[in-house]
Amino acid sequence: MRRTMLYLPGNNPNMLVRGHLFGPDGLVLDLEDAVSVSEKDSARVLVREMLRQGEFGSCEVTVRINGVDTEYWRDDLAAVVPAGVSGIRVPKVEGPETIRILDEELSGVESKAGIPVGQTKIFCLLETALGIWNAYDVAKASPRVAAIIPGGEDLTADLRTNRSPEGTELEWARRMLVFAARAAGVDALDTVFPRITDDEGLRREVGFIKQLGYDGKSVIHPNQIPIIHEVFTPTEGEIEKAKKVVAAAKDAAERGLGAVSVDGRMVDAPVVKRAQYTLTRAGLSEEVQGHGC
Ligand SMILES: CC(=O)SCCNC(=O)CCNC(=O)[C@H](O)C(C)(C)COP(=O)(O)OP(=O)(O)OC[C@H]1O[C@@H](n2cnc3c(N)ncnc32)[C@H](O)[C@@H]1OP(=O)(O)O
Ligand SMILES: O=C([O-])CC(=O)C(=O)O
Ligand SMILES: [Mg+2]
Repeated sequence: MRRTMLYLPGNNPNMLVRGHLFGPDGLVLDLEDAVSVSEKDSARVLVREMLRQGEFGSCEVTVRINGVDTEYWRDDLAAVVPAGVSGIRVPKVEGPETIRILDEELSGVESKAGIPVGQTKIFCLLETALGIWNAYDVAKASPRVAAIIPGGEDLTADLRTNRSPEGTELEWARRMLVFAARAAGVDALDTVFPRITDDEGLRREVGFIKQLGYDGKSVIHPNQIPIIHEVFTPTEGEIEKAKKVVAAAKDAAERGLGAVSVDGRMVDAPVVKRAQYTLTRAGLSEEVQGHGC
């Protein structure tokens, strides 16, 4: 699951060491915008050493490198990939060509380090109007692409607006991105929520992006993690309903029926698919398999 991916500034040893203790699903050790130009080199060394020696629990560990239009990105890759990462988060991706360049560079670094070529995943941040426009092509540019992510802070700057509490300015980009992700078969992960003390605002935003179909969200502060997990975790009622649907579908299949009714609602293949997804989200994938679906 990728419900929460917590950013850890690459120049902050305290946060790098403690980040996983807050229980996010993933970590993003950041070498880009959380690190000033004067600290790019020292942060890269610190992040490399953390990857070599640090403890990250069960988190999926990724590193946000500097953009491919900077002088840093090749050094970033050369330092962090051999040290051990699940994936690379790439900022400000605007088209498939960037992913192809990155793919090639990654293959070189992996093969030199004795890592299976193709193992390192790519998480693409789309943070300009052009990047959002090209979302599907970016997501399809390499089998390494695991997710596409809107970068709301940079995107609103590019759109010449700002982030409102309602998120009106990001609505189209968020919808576009989730369609592109689903069409390409990759995850859709949402941008950060910048107001770190506004718990109700965060809860509203997470409810909205979950309803759009997102798999999770980028996180900047540990306090945001339990709220996001809570919204993404199915309630007892939802789980019971999903179990009933899956059981009814199994029974219907055995009796050679397509659609049946459960508690006054038609149940057919798409309803079963959604119920299975709810059970997977609840960590009950065995129930899904157990019912032979
Ligand atoms: C637009 C973008 O690109 S976003 C991605 C790049 N930005 C980042 O990575 C920023 C990540 N977040 C942060 O640096 C911080 O949360 C800030 C600067 C926003 C706020 O930091 P603070 O004012 O220190 O917050 P606060 O005082 O509430 O922190 C409480 C504790 O949580 C820790 N903490 C806060 N954020 C994080 C984090 N992202 N990861 C791990 N620990 C954190 C603090 O170190 C502090 O620990 P302490 O009690 O041992 O001192
Ligand atoms: O949402 C993110 O991942 C952070 C970011 O870079 C942005 O918003 O510009
Ligand atoms: Mg950004």
